[in-house]
Amino acid sequence: MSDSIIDINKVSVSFLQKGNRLDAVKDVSLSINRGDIYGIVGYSGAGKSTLSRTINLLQKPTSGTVVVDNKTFFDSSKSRKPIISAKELRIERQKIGMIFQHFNLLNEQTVVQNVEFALKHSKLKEKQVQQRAQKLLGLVGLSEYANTYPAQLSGGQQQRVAIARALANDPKILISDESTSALDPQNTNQILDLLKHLNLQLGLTVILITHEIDAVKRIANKAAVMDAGQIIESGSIVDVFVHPQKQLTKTLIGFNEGPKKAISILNSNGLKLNSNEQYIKLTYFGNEVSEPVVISLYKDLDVTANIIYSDVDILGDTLVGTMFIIIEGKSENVEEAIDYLRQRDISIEKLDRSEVNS
Ligand SMILES: Nc1ncnc2c1ncn2[C@@H]1O[C@H](COP(=O)(O)OP(=O)(O)OP(=O)(O)O)[C@@H](O)[C@H]1O
Repeated sequence: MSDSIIDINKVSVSFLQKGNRLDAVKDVSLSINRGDIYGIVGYSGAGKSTLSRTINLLQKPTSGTVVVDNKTFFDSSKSRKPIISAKELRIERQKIGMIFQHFNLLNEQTVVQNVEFALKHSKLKEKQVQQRAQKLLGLVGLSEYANTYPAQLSGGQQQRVAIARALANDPKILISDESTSALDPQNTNQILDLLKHLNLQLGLTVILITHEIDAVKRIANKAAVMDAGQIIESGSIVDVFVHPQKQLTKTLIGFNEGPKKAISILNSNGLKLNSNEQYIKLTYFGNEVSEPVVISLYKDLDVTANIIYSDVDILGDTLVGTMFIIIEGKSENVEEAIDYLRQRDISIEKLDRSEVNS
């Protein structure tokens, strides 16, 4: 059995819009491992929702293959229809829960009835359905709201009901399509933390479709960036957020905000760089605080180091620090200082003097 739970290979989806062909998803290949929280990010219209809907064949691909939990759902080289029967697909779809920006709750039904509704076609007896619904409400922290109505709950609480309902049939995968986009920051974080908790507690694989970068940073371990129907970049969140390759990714994650702040601090202080000064960006990981390392540059290496701007980001469980500094000294000492930093697993990027002096 492979480690991956979702294998999408060369999937394309085309629509006809007013007589014109629109390629919403273009030749996308994506592999998601069991237990991943996989963020799929991109601007509106990039194709994120369409791609996610191919996973349970709510959207049939125009071409490509879709394999979920080692079962081939779709393979355009064999048929233009799903490979598995309609009955099998219905069963397999229960392994894939979905939540959306809109909670889609039944407003005339109580919270617990909303969850029970998802178990209507299960083989459980009435008593078991009630017990399961109560258990699910406990899992999402809503036990005491079982007999209230959706309208009496906050947006965050309503999304919890939707999550409990999505988990009713014990899915292995949960697709969250912009599930926090309508929520305030506090409720957003609570829902994200709940998804992370469910991921850890149940081993649930979560696909987090969002345009909210902070959501991905908070809980995902991997991310893919979509643009115009294609995945332009993917990898661990550290890869994508610390070493973005594509300009769109850099814009999306605000990668150039740090350098811009550093330059504006330098400019507002009227600082120019001399030839004996090197402007560098340090990136360090983990809880190691890089300030003592910078201090040792003074003590041991006969250079001075001025910290212009520093920032700390948390990517999942990884702390990532960035620091913009100017090292001043004889050129051989500056180079020695840079080597010294590199040996300490600090990533170093020499920045162009002209950026400051322009
Ligand atoms: N059923 C459909 N028929 C025709 N065009 C569609 C259909 N579904 C999506 N599209 C088009 O496909 C493109 C991608 O849409 P999609 O919803 O997948 O993007 P998205 O990245 O999820 O953006 P958003 O967050 O705005 O939904 C858009 O241009 C959209 O108009």
